[in-house]
Amino acid sequence: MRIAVPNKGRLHEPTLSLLERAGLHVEETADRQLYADTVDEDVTVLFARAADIPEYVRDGAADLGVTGLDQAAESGGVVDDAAAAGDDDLVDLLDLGYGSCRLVLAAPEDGDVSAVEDLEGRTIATEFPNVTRDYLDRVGVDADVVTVTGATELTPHVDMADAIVDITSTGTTLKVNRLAVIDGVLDSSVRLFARPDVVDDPKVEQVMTAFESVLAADGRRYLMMNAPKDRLDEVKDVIPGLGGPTVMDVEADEDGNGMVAVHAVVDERDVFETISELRSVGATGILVTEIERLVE
Ligand SMILES: Nc1ncnc2c1ncn2[C@@H]1O[C@H](COP(=O)(O)OP(=O)(O)OP(=O)(O)O)[C@@H](O)[C@H]1O
Ligand SMILES: O=P(O)(O)OC[C@H]1O[C@H](OP(=O)(O)OP(=O)(O)O)[C@H](O)[C@@H]1O
Ligand SMILES: [Mg+2]
Repeated sequence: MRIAVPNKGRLHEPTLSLLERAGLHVEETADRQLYADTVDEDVTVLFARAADIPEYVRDGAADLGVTGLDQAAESGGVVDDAAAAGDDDLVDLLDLGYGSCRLVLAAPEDGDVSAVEDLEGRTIATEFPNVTRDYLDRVGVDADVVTVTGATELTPHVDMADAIVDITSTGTTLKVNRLAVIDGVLDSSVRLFARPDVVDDPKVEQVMTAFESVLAADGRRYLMMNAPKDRLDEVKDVIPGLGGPTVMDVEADEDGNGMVAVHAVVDERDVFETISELRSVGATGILVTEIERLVE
Protein backbone atom coordinates (compact mmCIF):
# COMPACT_ATOMS: atom_id res chain seq x y z
CA MET A 1 0.00 0.00 0.00
CA ARG A 2 1.28 3.46 -0.89
CA ILE A 3 0.74 6.66 1.05
CA ALA A 4 1.51 9.94 -0.75
CA VAL A 5 2.86 12.65 1.57
CA PRO A 6 4.14 16.20 0.92
CA ASN A 7 7.76 16.23 -0.20
CA LYS A 8 8.43 19.82 0.91
CA GLY A 9 6.69 22.95 2.15
CA ARG A 10 4.99 23.53 5.47
CA LEU A 11 3.19 20.16 5.47
CA HIS A 12 6.29 18.00 5.03
CA GLU A 13 7.71 17.97 8.58
CA PRO A 14 4.44 17.62 10.51
CA THR A 15 3.39 14.75 8.23
CA LEU A 16 6.64 12.85 8.78
CA SER A 17 6.34 13.42 12.49
CA LEU A 18 2.77 12.07 12.45
CA LEU A 19 3.91 8.92 10.61
CA GLU A 20 6.69 8.49 13.15
CA ARG A 21 4.37 8.89 16.14
CA ALA A 22 1.87 6.52 14.52
CA GLY A 23 4.57 3.85 14.54
CA LEU A 24 5.14 3.99 10.78
CA HIS A 25 8.79 4.96 10.88
CA VAL A 26 9.98 6.03 7.42
CA GLU A 27 13.36 4.56 6.49
CA GLU A 28 16.11 7.12 5.91
CA THR A 29 16.50 8.00 2.26
CA ALA A 30 18.71 10.33 0.27
CA ASP A 31 17.17 13.78 -0.17
CA ARG A 32 14.66 14.10 -2.97
CA GLN A 33 14.11 10.37 -3.23
CA LEU A 34 10.59 9.66 -4.44
CA TYR A 35 9.84 6.52 -2.47
CA ALA A 36 10.72 5.30 0.99
CA ASP A 37 10.00 2.07 2.82
CA THR A 38 8.50 2.06 6.28
CA VAL A 39 8.90 -0.38 9.17
CA ASP A 40 5.74 -2.05 7.85
CA GLU A 41 6.82 -3.99 4.77
CA ASP A 42 3.36 -3.51 3.24
CA VAL A 43 3.45 0.29 3.48
CA THR A 44 5.49 2.51 1.15
CA VAL A 45 5.66 6.29 1.34
CA LEU A 46 5.65 8.31 -1.87
CA PHE A 47 6.84 11.93 -1.71
CA ALA A 48 4.93 14.39 -3.92
CA ARG A 49 3.95 18.06 -4.02
CA ALA A 50 1.01 18.85 -1.74
CA ALA A 51 -0.96 20.05 -4.77
CA ASP A 52 -0.32 16.85 -6.75
CA ILE A 53 -1.18 14.37 -4.01
CA PRO A 54 -4.95 14.23 -4.68
CA GLU A 55 -4.29 13.35 -8.32
CA TYR A 56 -1.80 10.64 -7.34
CA VAL A 57 -4.50 9.03 -5.23
CA ARG A 58 -7.29 9.40 -7.80
CA ASP A 59 -5.06 7.89 -10.50
CA GLY A 60 -4.02 4.94 -8.35
CA ALA A 61 -0.33 5.90 -8.11
CA ALA A 62 -1.02 5.98 -4.35
CA ASP A 63 -3.83 4.46 -2.28
CA LEU A 64 -3.82 7.03 0.51
CA GLY A 65 -2.78 10.68 0.52
CA VAL A 66 -2.04 13.24 3.22
CA THR A 67 -2.64 16.84 2.11
CA GLY A 68 -4.85 19.90 2.56
CA LEU A 69 -8.58 19.73 1.87
CA ASP A 70 -8.10 22.83 -0.31
CA GLN A 71 -5.86 20.82 -2.65
CA ALA A 72 -8.21 17.86 -2.74
CA ALA A 73 -11.24 20.06 -3.45
CA GLU A 74 -9.35 21.82 -6.23
CA SER A 75 -8.53 18.52 -7.90
CA GLY A 76 -12.10 17.15 -7.93
CA GLY A 77 -14.85 15.61 -5.80
CA VAL A 78 -14.34 14.94 -2.09
CA VAL A 79 -16.86 13.03 0.06
CA ASP A 80 -16.96 12.10 3.74
CA ASP A 81 -18.87 8.89 3.24
CA ALA A 82 -17.33 6.13 1.11
CA ALA A 83 -20.80 4.75 0.32
CA ALA A 84 -21.66 8.02 -1.44
CA ALA A 85 -18.40 8.18 -3.42
CA GLY A 86 -18.25 8.15 -7.20
CA ASP A 87 -15.32 6.39 -8.90
CA ASP A 88 -13.34 9.60 -9.24
CA ASP A 89 -14.09 11.01 -5.78
CA LEU A 90 -11.69 11.04 -2.87
CA VAL A 91 -12.90 9.91 0.54
CA ASP A 92 -11.96 12.26 3.37
CA LEU A 93 -11.15 9.66 6.04
CA LEU A 94 -9.68 11.71 8.88
CA ASP A 95 -9.00 15.32 9.86
CA LEU A 96 -5.37 15.33 10.98
CA GLY A 97 -5.74 18.75 12.60
CA TYR A 98 -2.71 20.63 11.25
CA GLY A 99 -2.37 22.96 8.25
CA SER A 100 -5.54 24.81 9.25
CA CYS A 101 -6.31 27.69 6.94
CA ARG A 102 -9.19 29.27 5.09
CA LEU A 103 -9.72 29.99 1.41
CA VAL A 104 -11.31 33.42 1.30
CA LEU A 105 -12.56 35.91 -1.24
CA ALA A 106 -10.70 39.19 -0.68
CA ALA A 107 -10.60 42.58 -2.40
CA PRO A 108 -8.71 45.89 -1.94
CA GLU A 109 -9.65 47.56 1.37
CA ASP A 110 -10.54 50.90 -0.20
CA GLY A 111 -11.99 49.60 -3.47
CA ASP A 112 -15.55 49.31 -4.74
CA VAL A 113 -15.91 45.58 -4.02
CA SER A 114 -17.47 44.90 -0.64
CA ALA A 115 -19.73 41.93 -1.41
CA VAL A 116 -19.47 39.00 -3.81
CA GLU A 117 -22.38 40.45 -5.85
CA ASP A 118 -20.14 43.40 -6.75
CA LEU A 119 -18.01 40.96 -8.76
CA GLU A 120 -20.65 40.23 -11.41
CA GLY A 121 -18.86 40.43 -14.79
CA ARG A 122 -15.52 41.19 -13.17
CA THR A 123 -12.31 39.22 -12.57
CA ILE A 124 -11.03 37.02 -9.72
CA ALA A 125 -7.43 35.76 -9.60
CA THR A 126 -6.62 32.54 -7.77
CA GLU A 127 -4.48 29.42 -7.50
CA PHE A 128 -7.76 27.55 -6.93
CA PRO A 129 -9.85 28.07 -10.10
CA ASN A 130 -12.10 25.03 -9.65
CA VAL A 131 -12.92 25.78 -6.01
CA THR A 132 -13.55 29.41 -7.03
CA ARG A 133 -15.92 28.47 -9.89
CA ASP A 134 -17.84 26.10 -7.59
CA TYR A 135 -18.16 28.90 -5.09
CA LEU A 136 -19.38 31.39 -7.74
CA ASP A 137 -21.97 28.85 -8.92
CA ARG A 138 -23.12 28.41 -5.33
CA VAL A 139 -23.63 32.12 -4.78
CA GLY A 140 -24.97 32.69 -8.31
CA VAL A 141 -22.42 35.28 -9.42
CA ASP A 142 -20.93 35.27 -12.92
CA ALA A 143 -17.29 36.41 -12.82
CA ASP A 144 -14.16 35.59 -14.80
CA VAL A 145 -11.61 33.42 -13.04
CA VAL A 146 -7.93 33.92 -13.85
CA THR A 147 -5.47 31.24 -12.70
CA VAL A 148 -2.15 32.34 -11.22
CA THR A 149 0.53 30.20 -9.60
CA GLY A 150 1.63 32.50 -6.78
CA ALA A 151 1.76 36.09 -5.50
CA THR A 152 -2.01 36.19 -5.92
CA GLU A 153 -2.26 39.09 -3.46
CA LEU A 154 -0.51 41.36 -5.93
CA THR A 155 -3.01 40.95 -8.79
CA PRO A 156 -5.71 43.42 -7.61
CA HIS A 157 -3.06 46.14 -7.31
CA VAL A 158 -1.82 45.74 -10.88
CA ASP A 159 -5.26 45.71 -12.53
CA MET A 160 -5.09 42.00 -13.24
CA ALA A 161 -8.07 41.24 -11.05
CA ASP A 162 -10.79 42.91 -8.96
CA ALA A 163 -10.56 40.32 -6.19
CA ILE A 164 -8.73 37.13 -5.24
CA VAL A 165 -9.51 33.76 -3.70
CA ASP A 166 -6.51 32.76 -1.59
CA ILE A 167 -5.32 31.01 1.53
CA THR A 168 -5.25 32.90 4.81
CA SER A 169 -4.44 31.81 8.34
CA THR A 170 -3.12 34.64 10.53
CA GLY A 171 -4.37 37.28 8.05
CA THR A 172 -0.96 38.98 7.89
CA THR A 173 -0.43 38.52 4.16
CA LEU A 174 -3.84 39.99 3.29
CA LYS A 175 -3.25 42.90 5.66
CA VAL A 176 0.16 43.87 4.33
CA ASN A 177 -1.32 43.77 0.84
CA ARG A 178 -4.28 45.97 1.93
CA LEU A 179 -6.88 43.35 1.13
CA ALA A 180 -10.07 42.76 3.12
CA VAL A 181 -11.93 39.46 3.44
CA ILE A 182 -15.31 39.59 1.74
CA ASP A 183 -16.46 36.01 2.16
CA GLY A 184 -15.28 32.58 3.29
CA VAL A 185 -14.96 30.04 0.49
CA LEU A 186 -13.59 26.88 2.16
CA ASP A 187 -12.25 25.89 5.60
CA SER A 188 -9.27 23.62 5.17
CA SER A 189 -6.94 21.43 7.20
CA VAL A 190 -4.80 18.43 6.41
CA ARG A 191 -6.76 15.22 5.90
CA LEU A 192 -6.11 11.58 5.20
CA PHE A 193 -7.67 10.82 1.81
CA ALA A 194 -8.36 7.45 0.20
CA ARG A 195 -9.68 6.14 -3.06
CA PRO A 196 -13.16 4.64 -2.56
CA ASP A 197 -12.04 1.16 -3.64
CA VAL A 198 -9.40 0.86 -0.88
CA VAL A 199 -11.44 2.21 2.04
CA ASP A 200 -12.35 -1.26 3.32
CA ASP A 201 -8.82 -2.63 2.99
CA PRO A 202 -7.66 -3.84 6.43
CA LYS A 203 -4.32 -2.05 5.92
CA VAL A 204 -6.13 1.26 5.39
CA GLU A 205 -8.09 0.71 8.59
CA GLN A 206 -4.82 -0.08 10.37
CA VAL A 207 -3.23 3.18 9.19
CA MET A 208 -6.37 5.10 10.17
CA THR A 209 -6.41 3.57 13.66
CA ALA A 210 -2.73 4.41 14.09
CA PHE A 211 -3.29 8.05 13.08
CA GLU A 212 -6.39 8.29 15.29
CA SER A 213 -4.41 6.97 18.24
CA VAL A 214 -1.89 9.79 17.83
CA LEU A 215 -4.66 12.40 17.65
CA ALA A 216 -6.36 10.89 20.71
CA ALA A 217 -3.10 11.09 22.71
CA ASP A 218 -2.62 14.77 21.87
CA GLY A 219 -3.40 16.94 24.87
CA ARG A 220 -3.72 13.94 27.20
CA ARG A 221 -1.45 12.91 30.08
CA TYR A 222 -1.05 9.66 32.01
CA LEU A 223 -1.29 10.00 35.78
CA MET A 224 0.00 7.37 38.21
CA MET A 225 -0.13 7.52 41.99
CA ASN A 226 -0.46 5.56 45.19
CA ALA A 227 -3.49 6.15 47.40
CA PRO A 228 -4.84 4.81 50.70
CA LYS A 229 -7.43 2.13 49.91
CA ASP A 230 -9.98 3.69 52.23
CA ARG A 231 -9.80 7.00 50.35
CA LEU A 232 -10.16 5.49 46.87
CA ASP A 233 -13.64 6.91 46.33
CA GLU A 234 -12.38 10.42 47.04
CA VAL A 235 -9.47 9.88 44.63
CA LYS A 236 -11.85 8.64 41.93
CA ASP A 237 -14.04 11.72 42.41
CA VAL A 238 -11.05 13.98 41.76
CA ILE A 239 -9.88 12.25 38.56
CA PRO A 240 -11.75 13.23 35.42
CA GLY A 241 -10.64 9.89 33.96
CA LEU A 242 -11.20 8.20 30.67
CA GLY A 243 -13.83 5.57 31.56
CA GLY A 244 -12.66 5.55 35.19
CA PRO A 245 -9.14 4.93 36.49
CA THR A 246 -7.35 1.58 36.67
CA VAL A 247 -6.84 0.47 40.29
CA MET A 248 -4.31 -2.13 41.47
CA ASP A 249 -3.58 -3.40 44.97
CA VAL A 250 -0.08 -2.65 46.24
CA GLU A 251 1.66 -3.45 49.50
CA ALA A 252 0.36 -1.82 52.65
CA ASP A 253 2.32 1.17 53.97
CA GLU A 254 4.56 0.96 57.08
CA ASP A 255 1.53 1.41 59.36
CA GLY A 256 -0.27 -1.53 57.73
CA ASN A 257 -2.81 0.66 55.89
CA GLY A 258 -4.01 -0.81 52.60
CA MET A 259 -2.72 1.03 49.51
CA VAL A 260 -3.71 1.00 45.86
CA ALA A 261 -1.97 2.19 42.70
CA VAL A 262 -4.24 4.33 40.54
CA HIS A 263 -3.58 5.03 36.85
CA ALA A 264 -5.67 7.37 34.72
CA VAL A 265 -5.65 9.34 31.47
CA VAL A 266 -6.49 13.01 31.97
CA ASP A 267 -6.75 16.13 29.86
CA GLU A 268 -3.46 18.06 30.14
CA ARG A 269 -5.41 21.20 31.02
CA ASP A 270 -6.73 19.44 34.14
CA VAL A 271 -3.36 18.16 35.37
CA PHE A 272 -2.34 21.24 37.37
CA GLU A 273 -5.53 21.41 39.42
CA THR A 274 -5.98 17.64 39.69
CA ILE A 275 -2.57 17.15 41.33
CA SER A 276 -3.26 19.43 44.27
CA GLU A 277 -6.69 17.86 44.72
CA LEU A 278 -5.13 14.38 44.67
CA ARG A 279 -2.61 15.38 47.32
CA SER A 280 -5.39 16.69 49.53
CA VAL A 281 -7.16 13.31 49.41
CA GLY A 282 -3.99 11.44 50.42
CA ALA A 283 -2.41 10.44 47.09
CA THR A 284 1.40 10.11 47.08
CA GLY A 285 4.10 9.35 44.52
CA ILE A 286 2.14 11.14 41.81
CA LEU A 287 3.71 10.72 38.38
CA VAL A 288 2.67 12.52 35.18
CA THR A 289 3.83 11.22 31.80
CA GLU A 290 3.17 11.92 28.13
CA ILE A 291 1.17 9.47 26.04
CA GLU A 292 2.45 8.52 22.62
CA ARG A 293 -0.66 6.80 21.32
CA LEU A 294 -4.09 6.05 22.70
CA VAL A 295 -6.56 3.59 21.23
CA GLU A 296 -9.91 4.17 22.91
N1 LIG B 1 -0.51 30.08 5.89
C1 LIG B 1 -0.94 28.83 6.00
N2 LIG B 1 -1.38 28.38 7.18
C2 LIG B 1 -1.80 27.10 7.29
N3 LIG B 1 -1.83 26.22 6.27
C3 LIG B 1 -1.41 26.63 5.09
C4 LIG B 1 -0.94 27.95 4.89
N4 LIG B 1 -0.56 28.09 3.61
C5 LIG B 1 -0.79 26.87 3.05
N5 LIG B 1 -1.31 26.01 3.91
C6 LIG B 1 -1.69 24.59 3.66
O1 LIG B 1 -0.53 23.93 3.17
C7 LIG B 1 -0.75 23.45 1.87
C8 LIG B 1 0.54 23.52 1.09
O2 LIG B 1 1.11 24.81 1.20
P1 LIG B 1 2.69 24.99 1.21
O3 LIG B 1 2.94 26.44 1.18
O4 LIG B 1 3.33 24.14 2.22
O5 LIG B 1 3.12 24.29 -0.08
P2 LIG B 1 3.25 24.92 -1.44
O6 LIG B 1 2.94 26.36 -1.40
O7 LIG B 1 2.48 24.01 -2.33
O8 LIG B 1 4.81 24.68 -1.60
P3 LIG B 1 5.59 24.97 -2.91
O9 LIG B 1 4.84 26.05 -3.63
O10 LIG B 1 6.92 25.37 -2.40
O11 LIG B 1 5.60 23.65 -3.62
C9 LIG B 1 -1.87 24.32 1.34
O12 LIG B 1 -2.56 23.70 0.30
C10 LIG B 1 -2.72 24.50 2.56
O13 LIG B 1 -3.53 23.36 2.78
O1 LIG C 1 -2.63 34.57 6.66
P1 LIG C 1 -1.14 34.30 6.65
O2 LIG C 1 -0.68 33.73 7.95
O3 LIG C 1 -0.36 35.48 6.24
O4 LIG C 1 -0.87 33.11 5.60
C1 LIG C 1 -1.31 33.18 4.28
C2 LIG C 1 -0.21 32.99 3.32
O5 LIG C 1 0.43 31.73 3.54
C3 LIG C 1 0.60 31.05 2.29
O6 LIG C 1 1.76 31.43 1.65
P2 LIG C 1 3.16 30.71 1.95
O7 LIG C 1 3.74 31.24 3.20
O8 LIG C 1 2.98 29.22 1.89
O9 LIG C 1 4.05 31.18 0.75
P3 LIG C 1 3.92 30.72 -0.77
O10 LIG C 1 3.05 31.77 -1.40
O11 LIG C 1 5.33 30.76 -1.23
O12 LIG C 1 3.34 29.35 -0.85
C4 LIG C 1 -0.60 31.51 1.50
O13 LIG C 1 -0.39 31.36 0.10
C5 LIG C 1 -0.77 32.97 1.91
O14 LIG C 1 -0.04 33.81 1.08
MG1 LIG D 1 2.64 28.01 0.11
